Amino acid sequence: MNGRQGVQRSGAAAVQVHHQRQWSSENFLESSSNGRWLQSAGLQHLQQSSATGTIPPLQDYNFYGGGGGGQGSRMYRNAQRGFGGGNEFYMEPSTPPVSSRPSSQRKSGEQSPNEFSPGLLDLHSFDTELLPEMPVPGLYDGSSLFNPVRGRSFDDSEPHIANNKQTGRARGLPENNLLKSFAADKEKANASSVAKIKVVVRKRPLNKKELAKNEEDIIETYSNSLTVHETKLKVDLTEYVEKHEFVFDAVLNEEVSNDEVYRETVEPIVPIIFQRTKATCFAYGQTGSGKTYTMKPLPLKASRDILRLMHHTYRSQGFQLFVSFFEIYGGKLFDLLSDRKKLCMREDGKQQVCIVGLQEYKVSDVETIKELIEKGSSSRSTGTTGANEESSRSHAILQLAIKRSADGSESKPPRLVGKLSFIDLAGSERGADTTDNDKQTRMEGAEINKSLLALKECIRALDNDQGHIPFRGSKLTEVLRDSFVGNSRTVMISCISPSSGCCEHTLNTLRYADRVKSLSKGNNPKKDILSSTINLKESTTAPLSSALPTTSPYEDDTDAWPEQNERDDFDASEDSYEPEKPVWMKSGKLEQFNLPSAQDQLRKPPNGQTRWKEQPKSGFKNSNSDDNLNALLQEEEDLVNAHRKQVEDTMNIVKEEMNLLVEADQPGNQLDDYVARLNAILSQKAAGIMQLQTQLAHFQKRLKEHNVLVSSGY
Ligand SMILES: Nc1ncnc2c1ncn2[C@@H]1O[C@H](COP(=O)(O)OP(=O)(O)OP(=O)(O)O)[C@@H](O)[C@H]1O
Repeated sequence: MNGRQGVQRSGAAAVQVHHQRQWSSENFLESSSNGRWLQSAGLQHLQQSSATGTIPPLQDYNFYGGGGGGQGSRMYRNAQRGFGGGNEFYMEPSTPPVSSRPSSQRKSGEQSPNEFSPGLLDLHSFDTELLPEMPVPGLYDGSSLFNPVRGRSFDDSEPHIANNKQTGRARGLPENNLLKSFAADKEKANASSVAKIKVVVRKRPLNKKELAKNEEDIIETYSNSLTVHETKLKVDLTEYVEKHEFVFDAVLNEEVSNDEVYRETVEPIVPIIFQRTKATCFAYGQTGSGKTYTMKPLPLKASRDILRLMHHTYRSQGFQLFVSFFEIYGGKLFDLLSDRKKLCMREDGKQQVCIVGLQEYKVSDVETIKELIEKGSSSRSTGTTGANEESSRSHAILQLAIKRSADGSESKPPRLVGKLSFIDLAGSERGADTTDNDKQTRMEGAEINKSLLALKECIRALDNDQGHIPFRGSKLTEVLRDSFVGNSRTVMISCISPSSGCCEHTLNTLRYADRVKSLSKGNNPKKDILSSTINLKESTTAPLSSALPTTSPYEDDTDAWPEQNERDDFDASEDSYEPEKPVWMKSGKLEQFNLPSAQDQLRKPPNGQTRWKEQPKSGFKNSNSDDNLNALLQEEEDLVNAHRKQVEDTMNIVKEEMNLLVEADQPGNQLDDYVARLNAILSQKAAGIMQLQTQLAHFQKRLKEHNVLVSSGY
């Protein structure tokens, strides 16, 4: 979408919201109890009641159905799980969890529960600080790497898609980047060849439910780009297709296996974990888009490679591998390897985040890791939502930490050398799931929404070179802090559904991914300016029949990863995690592209009510600030929608409860309980609405900085 469209869309949203507020004012039910909570929430204007209390028809905000939800999807998912689709190692007969086996059955290298690393009971015992640099002889043992003792490939049972019309981009990859990486530089892992931020998109195949509904595959993929064909209706109700093009570091189509996903995403960063690097791989996307399917196999594959390096290349050098697994659920942390024990997050004097009480398991074989992952995954919070039968309701974080004592011996306590974190985020649209009717699910949705918004805010702050990065905005961003600052690497896998029914969510995911991608622009300005131009290129339209993808030509992987030009030497003083400026900010290379700012394109409208950008006079124009403004407007629109949903939810609850009250209002019945319950629910909703209003006010302030006025209703 181009800048102008973005602004106009937001404008429409703002107008709609204004209308919604009027409606709310006119229809909210009046009672002494709701008056109190409305006042406490600063929503006195909603107190005016209608005589009837009739709720007008609500707009269907979740029009697209969330993809993959419902009965058909459930059957498909169960069928998939039945033959091991995507959950490879879950299909094997599992040995009892480590902790439940007697010590005699444990393998060497495993610790008994009381031998486990104590976690962070003592803040200072937790080694978030990297071990100062010390020589690690690069004992490259070519023979061991080229004849690796490969464990069973857990991807063996992965279903392959019959349709062979496209060949996945990753198919052209060498057998093992790990080998390549070491072959290229036998002295040490080649950290500088790995991009600081890599954004990969993975498209899943159409599922049975989507096929049954004759939904079309609207995503056309090429080597590192894709086109979304969005069907729209003109005013005369004729259909046309709007194309949205995006370019990323890699685009993996529905034929790409989990093995290939691993080779494209995580494998290149494994060796640099031994070079005092913290790396994070996270999956982002709507419910049912394949995040868990994609993320589940990665830690095991990575630990297999890490152990191989430890046992061969870095043999006898005292490296140890630790595994921890926890989830962020409802803003709280739970240890998935320790009976969901509640954990606390603390910041030490150096602003390093410590997770107090997190159990870390020292591991030395793949089987044990597999059991731990299995154990942790089974403890995850999942449940049913309107959009997905088996939805992950939490952000799950699995960490592989490599440690070593200062002198390389096992006598001294080991300290952190590097860390690889895998984050399976909850569905990105959870906050918009209008069919979630129980309180618990709604609260989960609000929390997830908050953390994903906070993540966006952090990414934007980094992007804008802001001094303050709002990591504290959510537990998720506090945990992810490591990913974006210092000597870090980040791989984002954006999972998308190909279905026409998920178009809106897919576009949201791709826009989000595009924002993250812009963080890596400094690596190759030429390429990325081109990319963002393509991404924001004015959408083209064509008749529906001519625009839907047929077969996609396979293109060779000619696009190398962006060149890394940051320093790769580690500064020992850099352990306080002061946000490091992304590389392109330092280089200033982008400055040569003198593009018009958003302000240049704004003008004051005659009525002064709402100001929107004027369309560029000729040709396509693009700028970073234009891009920022659009993102900001998009964000505001998201918030406005979330706010509107909260108000609607509240109205529905009030309506339901009032009906109950009317039914219960019989002689002899005690109504106090009903009133108390209603009050409790309404107070909670009011708090949520207030929070959204605060966020919205913040966005409006920022929008005003861009000289954009928002509609007076908000
Ligand atoms: N690339 C793929 N190939 C085959 N099946 C897939 C693929 N991606 C996802 N699936 C299937 O689609 C279904 C939904 O995937 P998954 O559970 O990973 O979604 P999710 O994004 O994690 O959802 P949620 O956010 O609700 O947890 C599963 O049955 C999974 O097996």
